[in-house]
Amino acid sequence: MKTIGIMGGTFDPIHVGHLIAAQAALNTGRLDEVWFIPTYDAPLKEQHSTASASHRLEMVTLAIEDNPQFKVNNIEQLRGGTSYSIDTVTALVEQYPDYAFSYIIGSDRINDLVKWHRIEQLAELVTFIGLERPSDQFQWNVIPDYLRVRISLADMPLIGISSTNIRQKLSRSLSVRYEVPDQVLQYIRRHKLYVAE
Ligand SMILES: Nc1ncnc2c1ncn2[C@@H]1O[C@H](COP(=O)(O)OP(=O)(O)OP(=O)(O)O)[C@@H](O)[C@H]1O
Ligand SMILES: O=C(O)c1ccc[n+]([C@@H]2O[C@H](COP(=O)([O-])O)[C@@H](O)[C@H]2O)c1
Repeated sequence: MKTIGIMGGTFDPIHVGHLIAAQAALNTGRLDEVWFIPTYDAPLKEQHSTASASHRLEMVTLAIEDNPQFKVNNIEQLRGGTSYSIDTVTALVEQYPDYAFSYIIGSDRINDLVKWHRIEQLAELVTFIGLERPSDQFQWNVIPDYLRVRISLADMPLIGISSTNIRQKLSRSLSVRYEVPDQVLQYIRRHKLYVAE
């Protein structure tokens, strides 16, 4: 039985915070692999992504290609529509009946987990590995018991990097070197992503 950590995200663009979070989840010793699953259209995000689904998928692929424990899975982009995690997990459980799945998730998303589509059903199918972000302390008071018992925390250094901040810097022609992997930065430049109109 393999245990897979699902790292779902918009990845607009992928940055080192995502990679450090995925490695921290692996370092718990409870996962064999992390599967990065870029959304087609993320629920609960106020805005649609800036870069297209195919650019975001390509950037994730480039970012993880040198790590044999990191894989990319494009199930949500193939499905299209709103990327509800319950649909993704249900399909993965059906496709890989011998695997166990955990969902890797930052504290901003942990705090709104209760609003996720069919969350009670999702929490029966996966456990959650939570990572703290400096912008969002865990709000345990808003997390109901049935979810709290399904969440374990992984240790990672607090990384105050977000895709939003990276997009803002790029639109102001500031450097995001070291915040995104070099190969992703080259891809962003080659395709003129996130530049001001
Ligand atoms: N710096 C970080 N530390 C820990 N977890 C993170 C970090 N950045 C993102 N995550 C987590 O990775 C997952 C995917 O995040 P996402 O692709 O939305 O990135 P983001 O930086 O939050 O993007 P945006 O700024 O556009 O909202 C979420 O569970 C999120 O909480
Ligand atoms: O299923 C839901 O209702 C749901 C609500 C919010 C977020 N998610 C998933 O959580 C992951 C991170 O979301 P985001 O918006 O931070 O990129 C991504 O895979 C989303 O599809 C899922």
